[in-house]
Amino acid sequence: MIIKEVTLRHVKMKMKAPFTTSFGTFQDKEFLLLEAKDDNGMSGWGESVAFHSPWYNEETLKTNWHMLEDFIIPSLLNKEVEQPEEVSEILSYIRKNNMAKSTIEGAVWDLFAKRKGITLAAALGGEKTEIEVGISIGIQNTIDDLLQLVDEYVNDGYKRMKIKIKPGWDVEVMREVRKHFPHIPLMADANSAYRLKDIDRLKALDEFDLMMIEQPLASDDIVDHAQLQKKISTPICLDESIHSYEDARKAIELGSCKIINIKIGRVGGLTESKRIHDLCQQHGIPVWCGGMLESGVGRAHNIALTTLANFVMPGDTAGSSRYWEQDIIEPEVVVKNGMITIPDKPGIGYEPNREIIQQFTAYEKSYS
Ligand SMILES: O=C(O)CCC(=O)C1=CC=C[C@@H](O)[C@@H]1C(=O)O
Ligand SMILES: [Mg+2]
Repeated sequence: MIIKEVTLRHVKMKMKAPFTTSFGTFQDKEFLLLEAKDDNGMSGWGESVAFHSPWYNEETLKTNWHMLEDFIIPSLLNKEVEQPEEVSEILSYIRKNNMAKSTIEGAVWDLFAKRKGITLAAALGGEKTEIEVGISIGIQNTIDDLLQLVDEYVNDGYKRMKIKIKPGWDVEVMREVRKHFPHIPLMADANSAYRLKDIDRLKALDEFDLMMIEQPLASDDIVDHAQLQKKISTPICLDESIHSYEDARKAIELGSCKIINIKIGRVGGLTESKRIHDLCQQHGIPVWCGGMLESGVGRAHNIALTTLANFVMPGDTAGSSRYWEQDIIEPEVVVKNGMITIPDKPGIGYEPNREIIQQFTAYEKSYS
């Protein structure tokens, strides 16, 4: 397979509702969409999950554009690539910049599967024909607003509720949610809003039988998380702390977590995601697929990855209509009773809608 042309698009989409985490709130989503065309004119698609500002990690939309334009695309254009796994190797000379690397690696995986006439799920070795999905609920203005949203999503059939927490919006909030919804699968995501000194607050969450608490401490830590896990019964799930297979190996060895949230962009692509999945499977560590408020292209990659056997917990892969007035793929991602049926078309299985993409594209550039 040879990539003859790459088109990078800076896409702007308006979210249906603002999304607030312990870092802040955002309403609009700007992201990079990458289309890689092969020598037959067939296209593979990838999406960068880097945000406009470096609050989630050190990457941004602009750093991604720079890395893709000046290093990553030139490393892959007109180069024979037999297997998509080779992309990580070819790009291994570049330090970090995982989201930038993942953007084109995902497109190569999509192109590879399309050329073989198989689904991306099959290319990755996934066997599920449908996946369970959960939903992530941002920090709300009032507890009543939150309870209303939880009620709505429980009625939609979502298999797990993820509630964002931070100091001052945590114990009391989870107590109210548990009081109104005593049996729903419930978890908290702290996005590194706590420190070891907050141990008492975090221990108080043990009362609510949570599935996990996601990333309570610093985004580059696995040592304090190991200390914390010894002191609380709620399983710790790591998100921001896990950037690679090696990070996962060390976190498992130290006992820093009992669950890992795999995000394709955060770890540098689908190949690394598979490696982490396999490592966790060997160590009895369940994984699930996190979300980064992706459009339908990135969402399609998440869905395909989640078909792997050790993705045993519902991920943050809600339907298109949860985020967008109009998504950029056809058909849109639809959730029925908390389940998504895996598309059986080759590659990502959803067709990017060029007309809509053009409407939402603020700027584009092609490289050949
Ligand atoms: O895409 C979704 O629906 C989940 C979004 C979500 O929960 C997050 C996106 C990005 C950073 C965080 O705030 C949070 C997460 O940590 O998973
Ligand atoms: Mg998280």
